Amino acid sequence: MTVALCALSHSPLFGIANPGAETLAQVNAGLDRLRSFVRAFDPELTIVFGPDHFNGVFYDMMPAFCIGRAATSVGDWGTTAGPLPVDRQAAGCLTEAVLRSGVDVAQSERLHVDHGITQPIEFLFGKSSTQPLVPIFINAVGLPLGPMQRVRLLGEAVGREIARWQRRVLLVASGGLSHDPPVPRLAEAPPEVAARLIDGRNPSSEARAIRQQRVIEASRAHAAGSGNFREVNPVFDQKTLDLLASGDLEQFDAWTNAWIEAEGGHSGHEIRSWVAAFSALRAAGPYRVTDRGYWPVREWMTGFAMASAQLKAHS
Ligand SMILES: O=C(O)/C=C/c1cccc(O)c1O
Ligand SMILES: [Fe+2]
Repeated sequence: MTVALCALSHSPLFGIANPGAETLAQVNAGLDRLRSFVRAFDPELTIVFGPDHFNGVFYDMMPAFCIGRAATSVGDWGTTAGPLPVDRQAAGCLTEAVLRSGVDVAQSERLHVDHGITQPIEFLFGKSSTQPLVPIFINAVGLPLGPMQRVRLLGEAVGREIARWQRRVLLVASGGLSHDPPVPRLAEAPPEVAARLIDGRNPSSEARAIRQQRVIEASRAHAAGSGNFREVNPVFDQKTLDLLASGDLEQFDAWTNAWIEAEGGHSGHEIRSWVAAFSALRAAGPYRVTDRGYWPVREWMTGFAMASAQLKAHS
């Protein structure tokens, strides 16, 4: 067994909104380093922990966590649409292991995933990769959410299982750190938006384009200093990255959802993907963070971070 980890933020505004030449060059250099790290590790399987944004998973059946035994990309924001190369057998073993551990993970035979899962795959492996995957949906926008401890326990169960395998497994975490983009919330949604949050699968291309245009306009307003969106919070983001690097992941158990939202914005809950992936790595052995980058990017409406980590035993 050997396990490694890459964690990175996603933003659909990447490639659409310009964060300035210097930031873009630094982020691209960071992504190049992550790709080199992945090439050197040469994974036989990649497990991606990521959220959805009411493009693939809806309130008609909103699980806290769901492992895909088969998955399809909805193709939002220019990502490649269609079936993903899921390792069905590995996904099934992981579901059983997580359930045995006492965490009630759901399993899907057709998990619909959006840029929350597909953007990091495309960043790391290219647009039509055949890299065997297991996608693990971590609910971060469909309130209410359970306590952070459950996220850590989910990750630990995954990590204990893969530590038994004779395979090189790459763990990928996908999520912004602090951010508050215009992802709708059921409690405040007018009826037509609420209907879409409950069962909005397969929108027309026009409906998807209208929704995406709203996000682009919001990002323009935010970058120009208008609009009513929360600022990125670099203090929260560095605290998150420091704690992940320390390995003292139990500390996240005390982070309440109300506090995360107050400090990290409504989409700050996407740090759940990072906590799950780092918990999985730690369950496979003590680790060290080998690379780390962070940029608060208003144009992408997120604190954009990336990190790689490996087991100390394999350093
Ligand atoms: O509108 C969406 O589907 C999501 C937008 C978004 C914007 C910025 C950062 C993120 O993590 C997002 O998901
Ligand atoms: Fe997101």
